[in-house]
Amino acid sequence: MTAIRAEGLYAYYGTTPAVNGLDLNVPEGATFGFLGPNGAGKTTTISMLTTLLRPTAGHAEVAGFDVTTHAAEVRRRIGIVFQESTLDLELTATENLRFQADLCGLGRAEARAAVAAMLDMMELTGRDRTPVRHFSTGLRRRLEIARGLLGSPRVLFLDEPTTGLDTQTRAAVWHHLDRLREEQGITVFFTTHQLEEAEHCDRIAIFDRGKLVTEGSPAELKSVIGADVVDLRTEDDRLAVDLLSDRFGLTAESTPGGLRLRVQDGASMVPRLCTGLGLTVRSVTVTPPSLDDVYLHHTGTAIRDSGSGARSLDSLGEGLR
Ligand SMILES: Nc1ncnc2c1ncn2[C@@H]1O[C@H](COP(=O)(O)OP(=O)(O)OP(=O)(O)O)[C@@H](O)[C@H]1O
Repeated sequence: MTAIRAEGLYAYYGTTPAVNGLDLNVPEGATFGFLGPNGAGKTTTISMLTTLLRPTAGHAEVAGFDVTTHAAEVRRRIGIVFQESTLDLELTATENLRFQADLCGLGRAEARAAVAAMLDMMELTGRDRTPVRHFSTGLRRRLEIARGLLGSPRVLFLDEPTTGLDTQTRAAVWHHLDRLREEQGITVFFTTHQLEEAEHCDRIAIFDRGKLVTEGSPAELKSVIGADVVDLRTEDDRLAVDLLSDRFGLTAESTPGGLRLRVQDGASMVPRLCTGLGLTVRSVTVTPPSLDDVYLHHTGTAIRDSGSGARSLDSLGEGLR
């Protein structure tokens, strides 16, 4: 069954489309990464799918219900972890969760059991009576995820769940999210601009400037690129560019460390290059395609370069594109 389905979804802020005709299918039980630079429209998409923002046009269903005409049914079946913390810092972890349990309409006994289960699952039991203001950023994130799970959602939405976390804490959050999927089979839909996180996904969509650029499993997306990256340094890289073109029909680009080219089968091509170029090869490495390459292939920019830069372009307006 499909957990999330969108057809021709649009969101306009004024005359500018933040989401520009999105079609999406997320299978039930999948961990789905919605990947894109700052300002791509990821938060806007989550806002529509979680019924917080009415689509300007198009249609979306979550857990089998239309987000516009059956918003209450959708809300009963989803959990949300927002990008910015929405915890009450003066309340304890338990009190924050109890408050959410009330909002979910759980009865007293049910709420107590659900809160205890969530604290246990996110390994927060020993800190349940601590005011949240004493929590580290990582603990707060875990508590937010616990809160998102309180109503036993079928679909959990997380907007950049690990932004601002150090590597160790990020790994801990992912450990819990991976466990969630395995133990409860819920659908996890999260946005990120970190490619490393996409490796946790069953499926990834790359989203840029309001449009879906590509979608598939990490392996499928890499196989579409289908080429190994060869980094090469020779005694004369300028001459090597011409020789690669003349003798092998290959286009090489200059990099700070030498030359980079893409070939179908790096392992068999490299020995031919080394003997056929007629130049001394100082170093050569072959790297299979990465999600960075996938992103670069589809958007023309490296995702690491497109973070704050994309935001500043966006702030200049669509007319400049
Ligand atoms: N309330 C708003 N009013 C006007 N424009 C907005 C509003 N919210 C977002 N935008 C614009 O819509 C575009 C998409 O923003 P959105 O926050 O959805 O992107 P994002 O991919 O989630 O970015 P980030 O990674 O920075 O959170 C951006 O150009 C942003 O400036």
